[in-house]
Amino acid sequence: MLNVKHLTFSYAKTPVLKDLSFKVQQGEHLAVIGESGSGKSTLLKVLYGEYDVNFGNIYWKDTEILGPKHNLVIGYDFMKYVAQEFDLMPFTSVEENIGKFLSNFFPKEKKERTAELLEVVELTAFSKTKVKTLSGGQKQRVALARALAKQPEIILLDEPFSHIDNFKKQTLRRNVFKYLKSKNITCIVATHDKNDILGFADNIIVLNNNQIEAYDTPEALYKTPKTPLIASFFDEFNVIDNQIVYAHQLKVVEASDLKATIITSYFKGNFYLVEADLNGEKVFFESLILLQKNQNIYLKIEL
Ligand SMILES: Nc1ncnc2c1ncn2[C@@H]1O[C@H](COP(=O)(O)OP(=O)(O)OP(=O)(O)O)[C@@H](O)[C@H]1O
Repeated sequence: MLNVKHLTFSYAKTPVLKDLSFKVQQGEHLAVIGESGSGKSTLLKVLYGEYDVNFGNIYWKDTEILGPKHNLVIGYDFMKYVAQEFDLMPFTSVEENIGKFLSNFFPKEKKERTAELLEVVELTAFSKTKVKTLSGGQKQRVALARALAKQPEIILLDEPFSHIDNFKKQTLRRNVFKYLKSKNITCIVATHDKNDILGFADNIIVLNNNQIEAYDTPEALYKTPKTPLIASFFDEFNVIDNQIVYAHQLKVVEASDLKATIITSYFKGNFYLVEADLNGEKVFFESLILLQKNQNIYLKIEL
């Protein structure tokens, strides 16, 4: 278990992380979300031991994670960290990069392990390709595979699929998260993408104003978002009568007290996201049919 107690950290005078406490169980998938600059990457780096904390402690089981003041070499064998900027060996092949930390004394095992990981990140066809000739997304996949090579107990992933195109993203995400669960590897993922979370994460930490604004399951946070910040992470939403109402919870009905005028519609695949004027305020709702500009409609909240 990872146990973070009263963690406070600052680069300069003002803290970026203020008094954070949380636990992550073995095999758990924890997502960290928050606006840009809220400290997600910083938290992962501090958990990895890249910086010394100002106050508080971090334990993985019985080992205290300590920063550079205490360790000549940053990091621990049981923990891997995949940063947003990946530090690969450009002039060597994909398979050599993945196998870099695997022992040459066991060539058969090394080969099998590398082949298994190439499959997880769907790069088998590129095993002999030099990393410098790969795209950003392919490099990100090599970095992921390399972090998994020595089977860490805990892995910290910073925006792990940010460079990967939409065609590959869905399957790759499923492969990687399924693999981590099957090996009981704890993972902490900093992300901007709700698709990295829904269906995968066990718990979410929301960082805001240097603190943990919320900690709960994805389902609880999605269904009852306590703040607009949390709702905005998941979907388009409105605040009507001080209540957070997702766009899909606002329905067009024959008659109601909520009379609105259509401003514009955005095609979203299996529905239109409609922007309308409700008593001088903009509201968003979903419609299966295309509604005309300036058309008057009535809306009802259905939570
Ligand atoms: N090396 C550094 N030195 C000084 N300040 C830093 C450093 N790295 C980050 N910061 C500051 O710390 C704060 C948190 O940054 P961090 O990168 O952790 O946020 P983030 O939530 O990961 O953002 P993003 O979603 O944009 O990646 C920001 O105000 C940033 O400017």
